[in-house]
Amino acid sequence: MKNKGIFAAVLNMIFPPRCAFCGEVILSGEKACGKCSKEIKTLNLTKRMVLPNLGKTVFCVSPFAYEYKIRVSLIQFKFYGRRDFADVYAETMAALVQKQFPEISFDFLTSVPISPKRKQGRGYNQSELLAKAISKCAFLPYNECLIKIKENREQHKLTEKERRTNVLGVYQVINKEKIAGKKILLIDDIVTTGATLSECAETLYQGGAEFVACAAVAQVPL
Ligand SMILES: O=P(O)(O)OC[C@H]1O[C@@H](O)[C@H](O)[C@@H]1O
Repeated sequence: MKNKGIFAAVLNMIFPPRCAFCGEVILSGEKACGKCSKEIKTLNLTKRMVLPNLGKTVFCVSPFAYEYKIRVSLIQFKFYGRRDFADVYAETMAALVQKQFPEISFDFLTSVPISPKRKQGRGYNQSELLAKAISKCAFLPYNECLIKIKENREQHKLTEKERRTNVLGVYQVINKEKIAGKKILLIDDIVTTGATLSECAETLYQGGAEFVACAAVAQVPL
């Protein structure tokens, strides 16, 4: 136990905790530096999506716009191994979900899946990390419900029109019994056109979910 504490202190000296938004050294336990905490305002962005086949409306809430420091931070989180940033975003997201969906008692959270090949390359699914971090803050269970059954192109490299067709039919429910009649909170890192979340939400509804709402760290202003 004592050794564990010493090890943590040494590690802290070699790799001091840094602000997730600007890289400044911060105190252990802090999530962002004073400057970024003041500068980065929590927004209340809502994206309304209409599911192409079912015609149902699904909402996605996000505390940030995908710009400036948030964009830099999310790139680090998604492509450069900063798995720890999930905890930085989670609290704010959990609070926003509670504020925006106060009447919904979600049964569990799930996340947008990535393909096994992409997960192997990156080492993790950033949306799964986020959902698991939010699950701890919101005291809600996490369930893996969807898998990706096709290796499609990366959404962020496509035009708005291409994004819509790129995701069609790429997701599948793992176990319909698990989601039947459930109220599910679906998590992703970024929402741009909403094509990814719409396709996942529609797959969940078609698999028997009763209600689906979404949350993403940031929305790309289109
Ligand atoms: O499908 P839209 O909303 O256009 O794009 C957002 C998706 O594109 C990916 O890079 C993000 O990780 C997210 O899954």
